[in-house]
Amino acid sequence: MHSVLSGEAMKGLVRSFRYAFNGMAYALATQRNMRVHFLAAFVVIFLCTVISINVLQITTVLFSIALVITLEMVNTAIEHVVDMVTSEFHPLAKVAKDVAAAAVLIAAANAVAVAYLVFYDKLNPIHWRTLRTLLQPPFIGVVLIGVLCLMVAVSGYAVHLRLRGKDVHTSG
Ligand SMILES: Nc1ncnc2c1ncn2[C@@H]1O[C@H](COP(=O)(O)OP(=O)(O)OP(=O)(O)O)[C@@H](O)[C@H]1O
Repeated sequence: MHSVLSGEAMKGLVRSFRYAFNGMAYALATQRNMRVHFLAAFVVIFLCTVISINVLQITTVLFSIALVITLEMVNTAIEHVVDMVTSEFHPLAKVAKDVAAAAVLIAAANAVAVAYLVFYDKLNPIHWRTLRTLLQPPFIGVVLIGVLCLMVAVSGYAVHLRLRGKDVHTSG
């Protein structure tokens, strides 16, 4: 227990969060599809804060968004590893990239289906959420606004990476 809370362990933890944050911003700065997913996710999470849907529906939406974004990151990582191993045409390189892209496509199709099923009867007419439901337990407002703030922070750092332009291999 003591070693878990030691200064060195804390520094290591902070360092690994920083690397993960860099990875998110890098994927956003370099991958057009990632920017599309991020923008769509931002709009949908914002909708969850203003439209009256229940906690289970919000959980499903957040899970679907996380699945798309994490798979897009894994896809980016696989593309980079393949490109590092070979710049030649190789059938296995094609399989690796195509299968990774297919994983993202399935997650994105699932997210569209989830968004449709959750929102289809809430938009016409719009079922607005009351401020009270955002602020009472389980504090939906805090969770959603926290996620939106994280997304803004990652986007800000991605813009910084693009402006700096160093070590950024854009694609898509
Ligand atoms: N080294 C390779 N050998 C064989 N096929 C490849 C190779 N590199 C890419 N491909 C094929 O070209 C497709 C596009 O690859 P590329 O690396 O350009 O991805 P991308 O268009 O940047 O992907 P994304 O849309 O995710 O950014 C792959 O899905 C694969 O079918």
